[in-house]
Amino acid sequence: MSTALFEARKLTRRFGALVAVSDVSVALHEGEIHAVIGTNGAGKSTLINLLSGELPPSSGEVRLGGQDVTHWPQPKLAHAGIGRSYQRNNIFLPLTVAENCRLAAQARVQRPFAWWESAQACRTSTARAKAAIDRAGLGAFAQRTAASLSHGQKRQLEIAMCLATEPRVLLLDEPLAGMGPEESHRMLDLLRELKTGHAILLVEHDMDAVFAVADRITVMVNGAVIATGTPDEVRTNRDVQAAYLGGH
Ligand SMILES: Nc1ncnc2c1ncn2[C@@H]1O[C@H](COP(=O)(O)OP(=O)(O)OP(=O)(O)O)[C@@H](O)[C@H]1O
Repeated sequence: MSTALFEARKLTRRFGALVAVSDVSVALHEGEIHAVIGTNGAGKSTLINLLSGELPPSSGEVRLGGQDVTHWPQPKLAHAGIGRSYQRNNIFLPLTVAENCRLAAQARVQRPFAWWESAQACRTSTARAKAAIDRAGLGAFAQRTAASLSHGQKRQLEIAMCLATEPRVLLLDEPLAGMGPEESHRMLDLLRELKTGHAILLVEHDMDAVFAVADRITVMVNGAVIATGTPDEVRTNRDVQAAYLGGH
């Protein structure tokens, strides 16, 4: 297998006496969707927060392209190509799809909201925003306000905003949450399409979706990894069946 693009090595995060993430190692490869599953409170969101630089680990290492980036702050990691989406909506409802994506792109090329800084930077942001909108399948909605989008389209917009920063790694926190079957289907197609050129970490509760789309799956229980493997390996793993899947 190729060298990992982005890696957690023995990451641990404590909140007081609670060990939310315990000695977790995960390797993400370009062209792959690596899902992280686990029951509520297993530590999945904390793991994403550690990987995106929003939380410092108590111990362990994060590596990007072989470089130790463990203590880099979130903006520096974003600039280096780590993109993430959130469980909560992170979009500006009164702005259009294009404006939301341009703001996200500007966060990468210049200071956000500094519209006056440079015409060239503005053109670059606009081009990146347009490419991201098209890739996320929202081309027909670019001039619509975010408020007028359906729930599923808002989740697509969050992905587009992430893509507008031109990341190499996508950390996606429950992109299917609240979606109906048709919207989920469209999102899964989008995720499959986004594998090209990206390494994707997917935290998702919808097991059918995870097993349909993931190349590798890591299973967490109480902060620790109990199994990692292909969907077939994980499905037939006795520890996973006992602890989590209930014979899925
Ligand atoms: N900022 C914090 N301070 C204290 N405890 C926290 C904090 N963030 C998370 N925790 C605790 O860490 C544990 C892991 O939480 P986390 O949100 O990472 O789990 P999760 O697997 O993402 O859960 P869910 O599937 O419900 O989103 C939980 O017991 C949670 O209460």
